Amino acid sequence: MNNLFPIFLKLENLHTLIVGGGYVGLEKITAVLDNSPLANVSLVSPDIRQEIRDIASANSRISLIERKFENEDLVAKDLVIVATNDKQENARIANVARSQNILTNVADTPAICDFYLSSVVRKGNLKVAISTNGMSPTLAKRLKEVLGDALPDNLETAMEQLKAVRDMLKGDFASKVDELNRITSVLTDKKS
Ligand SMILES: C[C@@]1(CC(=O)O)c2cc3[nH]c(cc4nc(cc5[nH]c(cc(n2)[C@H]1CCC(=O)O)[C@@](C)(CC(=O)O)[C@@H]5CCC(=O)O)C(CC(=O)O)=C4CCC(=O)O)c(CCC(=O)O)c3CC(=O)O
Ligand SMILES: NC(=O)C1=CN([C@@H]2O[C@H](COP(=O)(O)OP(=O)(O)OC[C@H]3O[C@@H](n4cnc5c(N)ncnc54)[C@H](O)[C@@H]3O)[C@@H](O)[C@H]2O)C=CC1
Repeated sequence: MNNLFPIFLKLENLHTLIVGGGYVGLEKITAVLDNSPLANVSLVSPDIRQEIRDIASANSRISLIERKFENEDLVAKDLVIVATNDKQENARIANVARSQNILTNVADTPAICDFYLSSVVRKGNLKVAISTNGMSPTLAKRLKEVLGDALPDNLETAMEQLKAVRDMLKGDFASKVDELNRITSVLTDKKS
């Protein structure tokens, strides 16, 4: 049973802190920016991989802090992703963040995460997020590839046309819902 509640965050309206500038720090900042290129991100770490430096030098919304984590790094942060190679320090940082009601992801300890990153299928405006409840991130990655291949490329056109219809429809909420359900019923009607 997967009890996670999926939401889609506007990271450009939030400030994310990443702790740790190694491989996993790089993976996480890449995941953040691939999805939300305008995200505001601070990354704190005594050693920072060159790939992260390159990302930061091309993006004024990314700031790098070259030292170990300090509590003051949490000031005005909304989300924290903790990814140092020190499991105990990761748990300690997560505790401090939680005591300040900041949502926290701890890369090496799913049990103390408030949220997980997901595997993401993207087709234009369509985005499908996949979670295996932490059971197998690799399966999530593979399913992303399967779904990405299975979804037709012309979905973007369909979405644009449906948005145009949606903007055009007059009447009360219920009649708009009826009309949009009628137009899209072809997508789910069983073929006889
Ligand atoms: C719980 C979670 C917390 C979180 O990180 O948010 C978590 C935890 C852990 N991951 C570990 C390992 C790997 N993670 C990946 C990849 C991804 N991991 C992602 C998410 C999540 N990983 C969250 C659950 C998501 C869900 O619910 O399904 C993805 C989907 C999203 C992203 O990270 O952006 C991204 C795929 C993106 C894509 O390409 O689509 C690979 C494969 C690879 O890189 O090819 C490996 C190596 C193979 C393996 O071990 O499976 C380890 C062990 C570390 C160790 O052993 O040292 C832990 C810790 C543990 O499980 O204890
Ligand atoms: N969730 C996921 O997708 C995955 C999680 N992991 C876990 O993530 C952890 C990190 O792995 P890697 O990035 O490969 O390690 P790494 O050794 O490449 O990087 C660790 C980074 O943390 C920094 N660091 C250490 N102490 C710090 C502190 N007090 N404050 C700030 N930064 C600090 C180091 O300077 C270094 O840059 C490991 O524990 C690993 O088990 C590993 C693979 C995937």
